[in-house]
Amino acid sequence: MNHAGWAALGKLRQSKDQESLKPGTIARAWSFIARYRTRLTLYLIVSALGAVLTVVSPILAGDVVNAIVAESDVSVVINLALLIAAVALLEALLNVISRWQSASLGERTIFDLRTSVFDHVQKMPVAFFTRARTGALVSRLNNDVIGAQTAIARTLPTVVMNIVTLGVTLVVMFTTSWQITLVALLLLPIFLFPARSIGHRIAGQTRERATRNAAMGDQMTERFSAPGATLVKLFGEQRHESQVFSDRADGVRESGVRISVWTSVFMTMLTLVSSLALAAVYGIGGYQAITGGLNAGDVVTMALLLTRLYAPLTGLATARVELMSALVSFERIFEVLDLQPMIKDPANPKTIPTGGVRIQFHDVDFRYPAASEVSLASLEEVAVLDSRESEQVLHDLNFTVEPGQTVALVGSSGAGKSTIANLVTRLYDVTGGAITLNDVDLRDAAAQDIHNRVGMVTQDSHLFHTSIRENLTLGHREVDDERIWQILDHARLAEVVRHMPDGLDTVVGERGYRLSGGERQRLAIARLLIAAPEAVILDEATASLDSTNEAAVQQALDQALEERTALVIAHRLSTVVNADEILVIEDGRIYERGTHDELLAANGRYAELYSTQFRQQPHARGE
Ligand SMILES: Nc1ncnc2c1ncn2[C@@H]1O[C@H](COP(=O)(O)OP(=O)(O)OP(=O)(O)O)[C@@H](O)[C@H]1O
Repeated sequence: MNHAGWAALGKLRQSKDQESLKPGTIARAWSFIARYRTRLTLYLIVSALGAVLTVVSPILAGDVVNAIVAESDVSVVINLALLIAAVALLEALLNVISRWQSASLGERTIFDLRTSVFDHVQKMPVAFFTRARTGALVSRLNNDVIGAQTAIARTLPTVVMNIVTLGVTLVVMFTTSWQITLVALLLLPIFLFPARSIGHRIAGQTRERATRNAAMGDQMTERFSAPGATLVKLFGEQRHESQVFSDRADGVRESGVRISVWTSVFMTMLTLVSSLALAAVYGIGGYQAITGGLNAGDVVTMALLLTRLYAPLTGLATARVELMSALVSFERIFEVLDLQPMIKDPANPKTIPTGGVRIQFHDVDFRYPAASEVSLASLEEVAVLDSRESEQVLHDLNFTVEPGQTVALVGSSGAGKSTIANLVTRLYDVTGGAITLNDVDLRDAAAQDIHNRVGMVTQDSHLFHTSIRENLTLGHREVDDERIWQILDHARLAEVVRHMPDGLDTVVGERGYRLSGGERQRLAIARLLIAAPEAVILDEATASLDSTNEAAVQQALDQALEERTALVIAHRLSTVVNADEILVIEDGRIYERGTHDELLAANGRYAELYSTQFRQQPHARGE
């Protein structure tokens, strides 16, 4: 029996709880399978034929014995032997066809489910990704999809095959000798009852082992990463870490032994019950044969059929539970597919008028969505999602960034600056008021249109673990190398990339080529220059750079902001000094507004921020 079989046996007791599937799950799961109706029908027919064939060879074997006993012609025995060989060949052929069909059915369903979940999750708002655990989401795409595949590729056909095998075998056995068949069936509970409890134990140990294995894996991934290993070394934790690891490994060892022992007890029991039943066949059958109620061939047929009786019986005993757990997988996938994306394109989007972009905030209020609005409890690994509304983060914001202007946002940490930036690119929707681009409400425009017109450079300048070229041409794959080099030149990066081992093909990102902070920032700016949007939202990096890097980043930024509408979360002195307007944000409100000189003269919050945050920076004007 395979792993799923054990788990199913173990779960027989819990099956009641699992029956609380959401209504409609079965019909919906069926809709995924029904699209391959023809293939499925072919598969079931082939499986059923294969099942019928399993009783043919025992019958033929009985005929051989009868022919020998009756001292028939040699040709009869030879013909029967040839027939047995032909049946074996046919069985093998059907087996291959049925495996092929089941694999392709299962893989197709996996493909359909995977791609639909992936596409759907991509449509989710950023709020969803800030909440859901990546591990839980990936597991939906992997484990649950495979669970659902099991239902289609294995459980469903096995049920059909087992029913046919069992039916045909029992009919042949009953007609051959009902007394022997009855005894064989009566022996079954001796096996089945302890098998349940053993299955339960094995499933428990298997789960235990999986948990401990996962814990070992987590510990290794975390502790063997550069920051993790450094922490362990710095705090002299090696011995403690080794102890924790060896405790977990010991648990795995113990479960391993238990699983082996219980498995062998189960197998021994199965063999024992079969042998006892076989003894009954020989005893009762032999007695009947001698007293004339049965012939020798029938005894052989019965003995051979008996070996094919128990497997489908145990298979059917566990099938319902296996099917239930597969349906639970379907249900978990549907749960993700049913999550409605909060931010959707309108049915008839308005086009943002071409030309320079004017960004306007009209009485904008905002609060982050509650967990229950954007997420699933099971993806956050909590029982119930928090449905409390979060506090209002932005209050009554009114400002305009005219085409080509730069507006700088400054303020204390947590004031709401990044939130404002996220709203302009419609990563979230405002909860009050409106944001317009050239007088078109963001909610009336298509996402693609917004992203073509407004670019964003985030502080962390995230890079995918792929080549420089692919990182640079995100969303604009058509850009050729000549243009890329030109842009790299503007972003003061051409020299750096030229010296990389594979030039534009050098793999960067998480574990790739190491880039300095300044190079990363310039790469993010170059990415924006390639996209060439008319408006830019820029979250300036706070990390200070050495003066060479700083100058290069500044030059790249000058290029990026030139003639563009820019809303900048400013951390650089030069940005605030040159901004057309500075908005001082505190507690989600515009606290002060004006140019650098006006605000300094007012000697308010900005003047305070200036003396604490900006003044120490190089190139400060001589105030
Ligand atoms: N995803 C989120 N869900 C709920 N609340 C959030 C979320 N992101 C930010 N907040 C809250 O919104 C408020 C404004 O945060 P925001 O990141 O916009 O501030 P900020 O001015 O950009 O700060 P910093 O300069 O430190 O980056 C904070 O109180 C923060 O806790």
